[in-house]
Amino acid sequence: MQIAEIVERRSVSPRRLIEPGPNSAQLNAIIEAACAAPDHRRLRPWRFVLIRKDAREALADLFEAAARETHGALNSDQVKRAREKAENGACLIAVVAEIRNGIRDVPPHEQWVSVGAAIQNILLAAQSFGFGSMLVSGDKVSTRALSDGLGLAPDELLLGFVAIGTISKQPGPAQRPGAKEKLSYWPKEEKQGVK
Ligand SMILES: Cc1cc2nc3c(=O)[nH]c(=O)nc-3n(C[C@H](O)[C@H](O)[C@H](O)COP(=O)(O)O)c2cc1C
Repeated sequence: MQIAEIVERRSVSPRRLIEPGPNSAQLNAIIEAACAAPDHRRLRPWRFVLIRKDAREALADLFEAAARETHGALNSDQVKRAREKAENGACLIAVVAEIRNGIRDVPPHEQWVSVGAAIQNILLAAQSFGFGSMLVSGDKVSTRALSDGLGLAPDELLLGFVAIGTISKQPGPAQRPGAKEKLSYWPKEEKQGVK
């Protein structure tokens, strides 16, 4: 992978990630890339759940239940919007984190960094196969409806979903900070004459 591909990578809305998605060999390679994330003390604080293609209706039921749990009674438009998100993305992978307290040398924030790095590896691996992808979450991910429905253990958290598929409409270029804004030097100025 060339650095320009990393810099120019764009997230693509799951609505625009159509079939075909990754085949099973590509999917395995993508998950192996995720498992190559930096991971202090090999805690493996992440796992991934592929939503089967024939389970999208069942996922829509969970999304609807999650919306009811968060917002109470829903009108028909809200039901439609909650459910249709389950249809998007040729391939949909739930990202599950298990963040443990009290691990020597590995506070929770380090474990979250590992989860994030695993996700970035997924996005880049998907891109290397020519697919688009996007990480999405929303308030539904912290509902009981979704964590129970997807079979998470009590100490696991649903971080979100990575959608992967063939890009039906290319996004424009990204507005991103450059090195000038995000890179500084310490000490700020080189002292003249000091070696
Ligand atoms: C943890 C996490 C959750 C996110 N959830 C959403 C989401 O639910 N909806 C959304 O539009 N973008 C979400 N994003 C942002 C997109 O994944 C993406 O990073 C953003 O649109 C920037 O696009 P780019 O990757 O092309 O720079 C999330 C990002 C992170 C890190």
